[in-house]
Amino acid sequence: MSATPSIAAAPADRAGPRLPAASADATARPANATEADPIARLRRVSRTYGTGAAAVHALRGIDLDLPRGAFSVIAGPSGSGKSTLLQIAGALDRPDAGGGVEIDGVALDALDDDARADFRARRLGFVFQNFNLLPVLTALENVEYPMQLGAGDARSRRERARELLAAVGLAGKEGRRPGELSGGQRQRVAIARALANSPALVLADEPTANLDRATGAAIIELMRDMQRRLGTSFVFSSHDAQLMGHADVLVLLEDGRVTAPDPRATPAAGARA
Ligand SMILES: Nc1ncnc2c1ncn2[C@@H]1O[C@H](COP(=O)(O)OP(=O)(O)OP(=O)(O)O)[C@@H](O)[C@H]1O
Repeated sequence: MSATPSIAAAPADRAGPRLPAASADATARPANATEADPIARLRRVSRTYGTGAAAVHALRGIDLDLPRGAFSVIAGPSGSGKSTLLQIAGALDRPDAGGGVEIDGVALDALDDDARADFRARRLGFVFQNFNLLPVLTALENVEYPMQLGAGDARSRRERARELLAAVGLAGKEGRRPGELSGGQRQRVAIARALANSPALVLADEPTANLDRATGAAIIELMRDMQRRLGTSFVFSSHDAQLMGHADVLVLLEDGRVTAPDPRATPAAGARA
């Protein structure tokens, strides 16, 4: 991945999403998808809440490619459509008719509800602003939990959960429940959990919104570090300028549309080291 930030608006490709190649597992990367393909490809994605006079056009025909292995930030003012976009990219919501989303080459609209749930669980990692940890489980158990779907045995799952907790700076705190951890520590557990199944893409919706500035900065550094170490593709929504400074790719949203190019992507603004 180039260190130079770039706006991620896709070329005006009107061909629509490609169909995935036949695969035994509908949620696996199709055989014809390559490492060079974007991790996320959105075409003509609109989302309208409500109808008639009450209709809210949260997204208005988004065409977007997010590169593989990048730290991408979706930025924009409140109400610009950031969460809606992440929900659609995360198979938690569907675009209006006519729009399509591919994640790691898998066309989400081709999946039924069960397959979408399977895709979310196996191929995606989520970090939420409210952490969404299971309060009765320890930090270790929270990280182990999503791995139950995988092939590994209980011992290897436990070992991986320990390694992930150590990697996010929580060695020695494996036995604590979320209520016994600070907000920043909870978000570290959530990051470890999001990475547990080696996802194709981690989606984080305002991951620092409930943290003080210093803790938020540390969490961003951690996510950036994990993204670099693991090469996992990350995408965040944020209106936090601190996060934008870390972006490989910055997508600016306004009123449901991708707006003018990121000024840092132009040579005049100077490439970021
Ligand atoms: N379930 C819903 N029903 C109706 N309108 C909705 C719903 N969810 C979002 N909206 C509206 O869609 C628009 C985009 O909302 P969205 O939450 O995607 O924006 P956002 O950029 O993430 O905002 P914020 O930064 O405040 O979280 C807003 O006008 C919002 O009020």
